[in-house]
Amino acid sequence: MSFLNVYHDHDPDQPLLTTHDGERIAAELAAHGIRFERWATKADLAPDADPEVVLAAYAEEIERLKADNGFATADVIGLTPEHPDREALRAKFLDEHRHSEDEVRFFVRGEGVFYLHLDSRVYAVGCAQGDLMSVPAGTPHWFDMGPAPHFTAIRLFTNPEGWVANFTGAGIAARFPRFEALPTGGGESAESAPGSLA
Ligand SMILES: CSCCC(=O)/C(O)=C/O
Ligand SMILES: [Fe+2]
Ligand code: NI
Repeated sequence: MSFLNVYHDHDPDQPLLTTHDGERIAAELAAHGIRFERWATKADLAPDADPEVVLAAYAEEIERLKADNGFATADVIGLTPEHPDREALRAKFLDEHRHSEDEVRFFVRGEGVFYLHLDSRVYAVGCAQGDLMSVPAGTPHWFDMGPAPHFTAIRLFTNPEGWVANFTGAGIAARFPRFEALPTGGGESAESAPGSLA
């Protein structure tokens, strides 16, 4: 299930906001120039479909994203809980980093959490099947797929080299709740959606 937890970046214990409301998530993120949308997924796609099959199934959507946003390439990242390299792959995205290009990810199946460090706040965005999310170039962020990853995501790149990260060296990611302590991973999910955070 999609969710948003917003924290002060010095207080990882007490979220300022927790919501599962897709429109509220989209609105909070849009205020920072971040795109969050829920798209229809293809029911006839097998969970273990090859990357070429996934790209073919979403060819129309990918072409539209390329045409509208200038992306050059798309690839597919998919992990199952049995993946032999799951720990190394989880670790690859777990430290705060930036990209010099806009990042757009579409979750074909499964779940993962993006953490965006925006000014003095951390936005933990739980993405689920059908969610499309952007991370604008230069935004400090990290991603947690959890200890037993299960997701397939389409990634779009303007850089034909694909995924290039510039790590910030900050230890902030280690202080925030991991995937397994958040709603996607079975953690607490009480709704608290008071007024604007601004
Ligand atoms: C959900 S796609 C895998 C993570 C990724 O590509 C990225 O850039 C994380 O920061
Ligand atoms: Fe990233
Ligand atoms: Ni700070």
